[in-house]
Amino acid sequence: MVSRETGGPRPTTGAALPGAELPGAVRLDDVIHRYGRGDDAVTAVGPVRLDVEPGEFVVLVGASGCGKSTLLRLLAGFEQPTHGTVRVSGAAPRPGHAAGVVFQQPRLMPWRTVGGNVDLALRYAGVPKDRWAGRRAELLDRVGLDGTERRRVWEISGGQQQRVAIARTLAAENPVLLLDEPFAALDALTRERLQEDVRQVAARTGRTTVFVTHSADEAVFLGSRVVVLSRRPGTVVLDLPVDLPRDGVDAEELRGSAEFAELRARVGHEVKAAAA
Ligand SMILES: Nc1ncnc2c1ncn2[C@@H]1O[C@H](COP(=O)(O)OP(=O)(O)OP(=O)(O)O)[C@@H](O)[C@H]1O
Repeated sequence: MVSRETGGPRPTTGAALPGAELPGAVRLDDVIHRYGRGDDAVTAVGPVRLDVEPGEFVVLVGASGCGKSTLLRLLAGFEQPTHGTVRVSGAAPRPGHAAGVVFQQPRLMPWRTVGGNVDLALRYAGVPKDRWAGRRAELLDRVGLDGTERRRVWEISGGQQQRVAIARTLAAENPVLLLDEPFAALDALTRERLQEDVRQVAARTGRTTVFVTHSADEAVFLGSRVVVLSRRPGTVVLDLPVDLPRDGVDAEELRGSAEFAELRARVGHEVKAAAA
């Protein structure tokens, strides 16, 4: 048996994990987020307490509307918490600085080439122009798109467009990557390929990754830790380390293993129970 399982939320002692100020550390401390005011107010999440260590790959999974995207938006600095504190690399997150974000839709500049989209991100990241060509080639290679830089965005598939979005996000060398259901609009085969690629990119770059999904299968395949949220307002009902053997094991073998099936069933069950 290879899964190391504790189950349940992690202890909420109020003390930060050692290293919570390090680059790539993520911390949500008693966070509650409400949209609107008065009678129209909607409490989307909370209270949530979550510590993520640098380099961890955490997947937030839960039913529709439980507040997954809200948590990601708080981490990106797009929203300020109604209550509690959010820290990314030890500071309150600033949009565009704290983390790279990949959304469900690639949101590329359609009139630019693949390379042109990556260049734009390099420019925003402050990379000197004489280094763009080298960096662009490196980034496109990393997401499996070498040789496509002159192609127009509309000439490539949805899966390839999402790869460009990931390359663009990697251009900014911040240590945290946030992905909000990035493969939801893709076919099953493309999704599985991209899952494997994202897992490898995260492992190779050592970035802290927080990934949002509805899918227990995707969560267990990707995460070194799976966090299941209750229905709205989302709170942590399960915080599960996923310790599947990955080195030298190909994706198909991993998905076919009894350990994978067991964890997927456990997470699927928890998600359903939490949504009820
Ligand atoms: N800008 C907003 N104003 C008011 N309510 C909002 C806003 N954004 C989200 N909500 C509400 O907050 C709750 C949580 O939304 P959120 O998008 O975070 O959930 P989610 O788990 O990501 O959902 P899904 O999986 O369907 O994308 C929902 O009830 C949603 O309707």
